[in-house]
Amino acid sequence: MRTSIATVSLSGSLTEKLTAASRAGFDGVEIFENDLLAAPLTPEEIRARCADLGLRVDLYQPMRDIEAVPAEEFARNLRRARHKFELMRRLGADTVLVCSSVSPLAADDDALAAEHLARLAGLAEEFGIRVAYEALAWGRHVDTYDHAWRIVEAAGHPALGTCLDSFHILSRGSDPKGIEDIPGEKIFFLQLADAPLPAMDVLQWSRHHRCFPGQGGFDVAGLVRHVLRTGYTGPLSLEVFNDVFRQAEAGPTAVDARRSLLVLQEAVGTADLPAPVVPTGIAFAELVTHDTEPVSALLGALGFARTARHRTKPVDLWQQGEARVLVNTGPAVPRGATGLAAVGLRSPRPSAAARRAEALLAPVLPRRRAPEDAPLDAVAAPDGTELFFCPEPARPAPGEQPGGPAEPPRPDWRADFEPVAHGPAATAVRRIDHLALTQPWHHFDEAALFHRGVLGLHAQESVDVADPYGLLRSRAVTNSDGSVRIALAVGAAPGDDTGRAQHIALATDDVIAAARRFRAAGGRLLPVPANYYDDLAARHDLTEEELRTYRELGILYDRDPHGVFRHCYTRTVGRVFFELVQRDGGYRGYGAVNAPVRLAAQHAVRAVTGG
Ligand SMILES: O=C(O)c1ccc(O)c(O)c1
Ligand SMILES: [Mg+2]
Repeated sequence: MRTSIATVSLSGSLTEKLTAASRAGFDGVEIFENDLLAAPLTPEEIRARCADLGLRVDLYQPMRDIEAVPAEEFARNLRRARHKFELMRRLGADTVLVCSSVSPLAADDDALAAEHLARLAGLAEEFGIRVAYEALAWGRHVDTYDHAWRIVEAAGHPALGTCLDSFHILSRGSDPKGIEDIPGEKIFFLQLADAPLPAMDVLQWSRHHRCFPGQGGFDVAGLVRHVLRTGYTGPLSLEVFNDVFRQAEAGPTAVDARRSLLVLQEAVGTADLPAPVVPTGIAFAELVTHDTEPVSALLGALGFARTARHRTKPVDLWQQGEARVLVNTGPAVPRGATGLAAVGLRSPRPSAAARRAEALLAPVLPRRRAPEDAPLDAVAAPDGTELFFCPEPARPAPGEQPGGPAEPPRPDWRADFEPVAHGPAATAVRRIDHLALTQPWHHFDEAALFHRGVLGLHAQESVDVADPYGLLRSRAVTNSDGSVRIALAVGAAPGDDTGRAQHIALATDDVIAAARRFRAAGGRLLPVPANYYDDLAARHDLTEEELRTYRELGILYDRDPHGVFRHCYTRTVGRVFFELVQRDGGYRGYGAVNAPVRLAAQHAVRAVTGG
């Protein structure tokens, strides 16, 4: 199906918006009147620009407060419409959107509305233009799609049809099944947007919080299935009013938008993408740093041993149990900028995983970072983190891996590393429990959609966590057995520093022993205020002994219906810190209740040490 995007969904000048839509592979655009009014280009120049970019002008919009108004007002509206139709002819647009009236002058009179819309359509027809009537969720008298359709049907004019907008339909809680009663050729346009639940005032909700399908809580794919059953052949067009997208760079937003539509089209069966290959574990996490000493000291105190060095590059492999951390001192990172740059994901079919990522517009990275390296498929996540698909011997994971051809065996990435003499690693840490990756503030929804759509991970509900100087949002994406857990986080605003920290959480069977071991080896744990433990004593039935131990080590505690979670934190180096976590009895969360205390403690340490 053809795809389209409303210029209101992207930031920048009209030219920037058109360029971004074209580069991301859209077939057409809805041009918003304000974008045209503000553009220095003539309508003919805009038309030519669209043609050069391979974009059709699918819709011009909006016209407002047209129907069911007093006669003299309607006469003025027709004069205004004639102007717009002339403009549309110059622009090469053949469909205009008319929103249901919000004017206090409008009468609650369907017959009058139908008569006015038929007369408008009659005028439009002279210009070869079609009128698509859309019910705004806050329309004065017409606020549901079925009401708008009844009026269009009553008007009975061939140049008049309806425009369906998933936001207005789903925000009102209307049943989209009724869409199937509309003949497909009378659906002149389809606008798609998702939005977070729960509802707020519907106008504010629509104008500021729409998002691309798959990023909110609506069943947009379900709605599209109903529309497709009508025989609708027009484009799937994204119309997303969103404060963040208005500020973010248009290029990446347009790519995010296209990816959202591709995932939606796959769900409704109109796009054929390579099936997801869900990762089965975390092979490694890679830090880049120039502060080798503090990083080595931290890893050493945590019980990791430096077991191997890359044959040709300044990259060390540190290992303990199944937890592997690469420390890369190669790239030109500024001092103090220690960060998590790459993640190795174990994949039963790495090439297929990379093909899906590529089909979903993820930048594919060169397979070899150097000629002598083992070839590894890798793509970049929206935040720039490099994701490597590391081959693993195929093992059946029922229900998770859609069957696909086995791929020829590949050398293990570890073959690039030469063992070095080392003492024994500790046995406290078993594996990486989760990674917390902070996203640039305007890419949070995109990141969740990326991990879900590209990697086939499940996205959990997002949680808001209070920080002393802002708010942190966090959303976990996981595979079904929890062997891959990534917590995506974002600060509330651009430049929010707490939102920039990243961490590696290490799974242990005994967090108390692991914390003691770390301290005995010279490591410093994040101190937690006494008030926290007074509160913990009040909330949970813990022994004095337990509480004393937690207090001494800075161990935080949580419980869910499945089990118990105990965790503590190291100090931060650059942007990165480590967490030691013990999950008992199938606890599923990440200790979000404790995050405000942890964030405050990190602020306090930073205020004292400056780092
Ligand atoms: O918020 C609005 O006014 C508005 C305008 C045009 C649309 O297509 C729409 O869905 C909303
Ligand atoms: Mg709309």
